[in-house]
Amino acid sequence: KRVAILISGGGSNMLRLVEDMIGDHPARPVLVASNDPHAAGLEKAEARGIATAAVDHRDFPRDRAGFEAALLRPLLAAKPDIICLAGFMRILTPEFVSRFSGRMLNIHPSLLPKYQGLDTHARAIAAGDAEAGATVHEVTPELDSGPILGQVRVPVLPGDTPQALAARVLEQEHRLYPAVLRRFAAGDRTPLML
Ligand SMILES: N[C@@H]1O[C@H](COP(=O)(O)O)[C@@H](O)[C@H]1O
Repeated sequence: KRVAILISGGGSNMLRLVEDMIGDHPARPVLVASNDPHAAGLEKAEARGIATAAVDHRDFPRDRAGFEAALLRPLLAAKPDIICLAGFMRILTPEFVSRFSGRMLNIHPSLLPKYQGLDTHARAIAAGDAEAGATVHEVTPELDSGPILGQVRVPVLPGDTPQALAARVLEQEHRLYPAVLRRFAAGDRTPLML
């Protein structure tokens, strides 16, 4: 299977996916693309010999369709079977999402359906939750709402700051996303609970 990965920033999840797609893994990375030409993750992908592309969303002010049409060019040229959103911070239109229906995944730093959207760790702490975590789900037109493919839980510790909790969750994201992608690429969509 051919996998394209969309990122916006450092790309630590992207790296874990790429590093896992070796040997008997049923998939291979064919493209890493970003909405920010300065995303540090692009250089990391290039250093591993993976094709990259950047389409700056700032070149398309108030023009989502224009941005997505530009992003589709390198994406379709790479002929991906699966698309992984990994720290990709642009909301995609229903038209774009439905084009890749059933084969686009996202990782979200909360135990969905709790805390869709942003600031998930601060919200979990403010609510006094004992647990937090991350979710890999299929992407559907409704934000952070598609079928869950995997989840991992971490404790919320006394005195936790959102940054400390985010770091603890990110470490587990790096285990969860590769494990889920390996199953998904092999045709297994049963949820994985780590
Ligand atoms: N969507 C969220 O953005 C962060 C990105 O991290 P990275 O993969 O770019 O390091 C991760 O916590 C991910 O869940």
